[in-house]
Amino acid sequence: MSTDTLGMATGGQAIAVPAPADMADRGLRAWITSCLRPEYPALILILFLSVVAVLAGLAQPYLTKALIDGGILAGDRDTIVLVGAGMVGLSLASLGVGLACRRVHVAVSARVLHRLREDLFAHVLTLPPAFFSRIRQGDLLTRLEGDLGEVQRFAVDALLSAVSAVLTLIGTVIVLSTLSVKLALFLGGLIALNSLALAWVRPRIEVLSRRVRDAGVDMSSFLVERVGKVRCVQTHLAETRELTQLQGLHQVLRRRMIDAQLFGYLGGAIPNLVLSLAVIGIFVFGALAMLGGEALTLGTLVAFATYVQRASAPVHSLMGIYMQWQRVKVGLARVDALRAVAATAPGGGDAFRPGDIVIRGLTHAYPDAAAPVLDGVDCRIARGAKVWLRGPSGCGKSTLIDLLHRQLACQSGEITIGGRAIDTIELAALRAQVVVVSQQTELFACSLLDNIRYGRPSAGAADVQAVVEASGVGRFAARLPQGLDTVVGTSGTTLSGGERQRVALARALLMAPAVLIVDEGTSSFDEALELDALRAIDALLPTATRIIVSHRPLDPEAFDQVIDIDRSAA
Ligand SMILES: Nc1ncnc2c1ncn2[C@@H]1O[C@H](COP(=O)(O)OP(=O)(O)OP(=O)(O)O)[C@@H](O)[C@H]1O
Repeated sequence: MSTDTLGMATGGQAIAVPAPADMADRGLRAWITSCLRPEYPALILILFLSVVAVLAGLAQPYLTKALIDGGILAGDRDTIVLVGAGMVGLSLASLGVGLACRRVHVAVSARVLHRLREDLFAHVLTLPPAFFSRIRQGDLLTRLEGDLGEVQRFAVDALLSAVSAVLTLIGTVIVLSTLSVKLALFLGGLIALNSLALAWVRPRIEVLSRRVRDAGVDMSSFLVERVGKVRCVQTHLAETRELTQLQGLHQVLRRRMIDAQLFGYLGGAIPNLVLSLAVIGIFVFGALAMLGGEALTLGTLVAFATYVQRASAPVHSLMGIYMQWQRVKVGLARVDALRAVAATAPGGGDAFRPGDIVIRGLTHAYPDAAAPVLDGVDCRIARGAKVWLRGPSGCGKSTLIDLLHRQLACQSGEITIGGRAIDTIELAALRAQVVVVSQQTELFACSLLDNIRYGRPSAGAADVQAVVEASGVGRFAARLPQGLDTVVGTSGTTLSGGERQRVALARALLMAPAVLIVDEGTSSFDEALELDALRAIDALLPTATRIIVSHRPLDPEAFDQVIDIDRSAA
């Protein structure tokens, strides 16, 4: 059984995901079906239009036979004109039906893809940080974009084409049998040969598709990372090295693509060859049979050959679908792996109640780490206290904070707020009240105002003004041509590090949380600005519990409590 393994680990174990053979058990099929269900009426309409188009297509060669045998060979002008007009009318009707079918089809197809992606995106938004620290961004994007597109194309487009192709083929076989049983049997023999050849090609195509996808993911992950860190590349004069690395990745991708394309071509070429042989065979054996006195007319022979040639489109379509299925299996396993990653538990549904924070016997170990980063931590923080959380770099301060707002799950020990274990508090309620400003600020490429309002879009102008002043945003925003409406670059790159941190602080303050944690969120401020900001936080949120993490030599007297987290002491 093939598996797709996300580089994600929980408790030290990578998540291995079964191949789609087992997907019925895993709910993947149910998920895709639930996204298709709202489209059932539209799908039925498409099916109906497809049947009409198939019937119109099947009628054409029959009319050709009537034109040759009843019109041209019989010298009947009226039949020639009548059948000719019928053929033109049928072609125009086919065009109209085709257009209507495409219109409905495109809309259905896009809606299904968007529904699938929205669902998967919503799931990704519930995943814990540990997941994002393990998966490469390019890999994640490929799953959300390429893999999902492949799944959708198969679920909608391929299945509909398959239905239309199968209908055409069934219709063709019926018509062919009525025209000449012998020729139909000859065709059947060739199709059996075709199937044998394809059975040999099939498993190879699946393996090669997987290898192409892996190489593609390596390349996109490389590009996403390097483009995001282009300054670092330039600073370290690594442009040539990076280019060489991309060339290496391209070389692997190219080699795999060529192999996959060759086998893919073979998969398509075999049915083509069979069809060409069939047409030659029909004319040769049919003509010999006619000369031998069999009851075959020229019109029948032409109609038969035309049907066989027309059958090439549905055969091609089925072959394409077959090749696509080999690729989709790879995509399905990758999408399924993403869906299988456990979301952060939403909590027991208890409402958040402000109160003392009590930590008892808290222990946390990262996967594969030799020792726990936090080992039996105990402490109590009174409601509304102002706390300085300090300790040497790497002692586990940020880990403790991630546990406090459930970015990490408690492995052992307990954290309670207001007497309730935090994992019983509804997650959204907890995160609305325990807000963290971290050192790495994450801003969006929109206006300063929209960034500040991100956690509370409905905030009024007076509240915004208050946090803008308290955080120090007001001081630099006043110098910008468009003030708070100034759009910051991607990730806020048009701002200085300190300015970005001020925006992040304003954003957190606007949420007016019961617990505000500033995890080195003022590290890029100068000393005076940091003291100003701390005073402003006190003024703005006097009743909130305020936990400040800072490596600066702050005045302990300015705090109600100082907590030292020292790994050696823990
Ligand atoms: N996602 C992770 N996976 C594995 N180990 C991690 C992870 N995050 C942190 N660690 C490790 O846990 C330890 C504590 O990290 P943490 O970020 O909590 O320290 P910190 O006290 O906040 O450090 P600093 O003051 O430098 O920010 C470090 O040794 C770090 O390497």
